[in-house]
Amino acid sequence: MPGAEAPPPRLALDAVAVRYGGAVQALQALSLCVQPGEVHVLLGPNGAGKSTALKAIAGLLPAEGGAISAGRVHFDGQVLDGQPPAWRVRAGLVPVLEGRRLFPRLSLEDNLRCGGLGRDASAEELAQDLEAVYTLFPRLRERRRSPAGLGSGGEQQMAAIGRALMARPRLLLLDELSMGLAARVVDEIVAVLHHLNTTQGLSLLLAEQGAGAVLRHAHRVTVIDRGRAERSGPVAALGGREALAARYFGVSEAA
Ligand SMILES: Nc1ncnc2c1ncn2[C@@H]1O[C@H](COP(=O)(O)OP(=O)(O)OP(=O)(O)O)[C@@H](O)[C@H]1O
Repeated sequence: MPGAEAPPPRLALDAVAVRYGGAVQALQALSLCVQPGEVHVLLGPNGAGKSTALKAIAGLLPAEGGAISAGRVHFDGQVLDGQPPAWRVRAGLVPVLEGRRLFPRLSLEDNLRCGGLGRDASAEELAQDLEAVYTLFPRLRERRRSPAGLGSGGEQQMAAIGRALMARPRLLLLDELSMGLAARVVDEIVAVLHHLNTTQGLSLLLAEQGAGAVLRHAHRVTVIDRGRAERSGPVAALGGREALAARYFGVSEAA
């Protein structure tokens, strides 16, 4: 339509710099965009700043002794300026952090329910969403009454993602989803994320260091090195999935 404005990106980082404790400069003028419905992967070596970028987006830096010292984060056209993590989750910006961070003594189902606590949703809506999580991850249904801490690594990662889905995300942030998991389990989780992306338009921003499988359905990649975006663009423009997997993961398993 002539004159119609393009919708804002789902997420935009505009020259974001982050410091920890005033001394460690973890990010320097990092800019990147995630469009609605996009799967965007952050690659880069250990300590490059990938987790820091996700924490800056989720509002989790203060808990780690870090802070944004320059630049801005925009989500769906709004500037995120000191809003607490729970506010961001309610806006649809939901993190699944490294380590999964479940409540180990609560049942898997109670952990999933925690994800819906901040929503203004009826009991029926929450029950439907819980059912949808069990349909995506059938083994969570089987284990729903067990303490989350007793689940396998794969079950815990599925529960962490399921809990995030209970918050009805518009953008899911996933840090090192493959950590400690067998390739088969990573494949299963990647397939579920792909399904959510293609059927619901869920946007995904994944930081990954271990598994080429996350590149399988990626649209764009940003390579971070020493806190800066070294390269950013569509997967094809950066050499394609196979070449990226071989270069950053030492494998050719993205296809
Ligand atoms: N809480 C913290 N306090 C001080 N420095 C930190 C903290 N967290 C991260 N850093 C430093 O910030 C830099 C970026 O770390 P970050 O964890 O974001 O990298 P990464 O790319 O996610 O790597 P990894 O996958 O190893 O976590 C590193 O120099 C790291 O040592």
